[in-house]
Amino acid sequence: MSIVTGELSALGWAAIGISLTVLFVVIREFGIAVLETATSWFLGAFNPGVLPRSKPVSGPKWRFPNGLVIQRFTDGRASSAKWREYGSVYRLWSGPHPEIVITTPKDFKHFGSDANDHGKPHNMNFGWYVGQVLGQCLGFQNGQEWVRMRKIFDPTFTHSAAVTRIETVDSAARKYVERLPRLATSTSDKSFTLSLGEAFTKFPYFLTASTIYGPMTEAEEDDLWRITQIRSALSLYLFSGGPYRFATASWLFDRGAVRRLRDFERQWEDFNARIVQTRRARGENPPIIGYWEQYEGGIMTLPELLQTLDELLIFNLDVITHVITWCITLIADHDHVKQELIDEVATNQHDLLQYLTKSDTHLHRCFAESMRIRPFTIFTPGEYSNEVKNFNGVLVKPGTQILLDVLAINVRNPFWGTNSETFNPSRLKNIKSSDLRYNLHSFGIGSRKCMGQYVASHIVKALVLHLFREYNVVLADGAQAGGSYDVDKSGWTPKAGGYLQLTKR
Ligand code: HEM
Repeated sequence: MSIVTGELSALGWAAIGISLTVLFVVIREFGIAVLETATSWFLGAFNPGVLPRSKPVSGPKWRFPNGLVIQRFTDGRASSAKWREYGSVYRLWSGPHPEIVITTPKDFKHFGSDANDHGKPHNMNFGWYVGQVLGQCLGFQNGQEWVRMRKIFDPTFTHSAAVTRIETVDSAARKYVERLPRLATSTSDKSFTLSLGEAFTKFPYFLTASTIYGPMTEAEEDDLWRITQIRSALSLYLFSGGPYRFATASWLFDRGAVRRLRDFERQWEDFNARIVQTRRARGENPPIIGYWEQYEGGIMTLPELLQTLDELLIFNLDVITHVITWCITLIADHDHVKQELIDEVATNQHDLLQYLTKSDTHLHRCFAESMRIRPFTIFTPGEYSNEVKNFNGVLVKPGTQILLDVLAINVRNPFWGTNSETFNPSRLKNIKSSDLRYNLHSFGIGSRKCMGQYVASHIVKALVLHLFREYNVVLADGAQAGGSYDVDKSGWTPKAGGYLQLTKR
């Protein structure tokens, strides 16, 4: 069968028709709960994901139509608390695939012992539609394919490459902050109000884009933003699963979703080809030129290139915006933390560039502490080991996806003491980095660690530095008691929502 021509044999159509009729009758007669229980029983009957001699592993019931993907992504915080009842190691489902969750530093350390050899399951267990969007990007590759691609993209994002660009990042942040009043949602005497989501999304995006494309014109930025909106609208199909897990079912149930995907692919290719053409015409050599040459030289395919550019820019937009909005919100809401930052910036104003690159500063601790208590996903995207992993008698089969409950490690972990939910950057002052390795998860572990960590941390820190240096920043509507802040769930990460009030210093 071809998804393009829609050819399907009569037998194929009959099989699909019968399956759908049976599904419809079962759901109508007995309700969705019966289907969920039957599927859970069927999938769990052979204790999948673990060896036959393993201690049995339990977990929440499979949910229609997708296992527990929605619960772990969009409702991760509540799910992490609820699923503690299944013990320190339990099983989730991504469609028909078992995924094992670990929650203790001891199991994290054991899992991490071969982290340089970890792999990613096919399409990260999300099925066909995700595979079409990101299946060939760097972060989804394994083995020699991954080594080949990481070698191509890595040089742009190393620590030394990021340090070389620090002046550009600093001056972009300074200019952006100076021009913030134009984004005001309301203005009074000496202060103005900003929407967190609206004010801090485009800045990290265009700065990351210029790392790849070189300086961009306003028209190029507008064009990139327009295509990004088309791609972001596809997120709906990435995580909702169901028919989108299968090529035929997507085509049968929602041809529009497939058409929109193909339309995005065309526009994304055209945009990148245009950028290459203009840079070449001007004799410029930003990283995109090197990537494009690898494609033209047959070292990398066009889908590998375009999907990795999507991963670096579009897919990561929600991640970096998440980190920025929480870092700003938490500093703004803690007066003593804010004052310490302002004092530290004043002490370092003779060499702000050097200050931005350091990791033994209060600024850096604010960044790390905000990621500790507000991680961008409560459950890691996951990876697998090629060895049997023994988590206290639960023997996980090689190749089974293993997830980390980040809140269990970063917050509920006894290592962080009784006030572990409080935002207190100074707590990181006297902890050795070797002690943090399995008690804090932020950029991942081993060879699959975040490739953009240095670029991202400079962008976040430069923006925070100039924002708090230039303005007195407070939460416009005030935090509720117990730190329950507005959460913006419009993207795939739970970003801080609400408004800030800024008064020029
Ligand atoms: C502060 C913001 C960011 C955070 C907290 C973050 C975090 C992470 C984490 C935890 C992983 C591992 C995911 C896994 O376990 O599968 C990862 C992978 C990755 N990140 Fe980031 N990331 C950030 C920003 C970025 C940016 C801006 C880029 C691109 C410029 C980027 C590029 C990547 C890539 C390519 C990978 C896959 C690496 C591989 O598999 O070899 N990240 N990131």
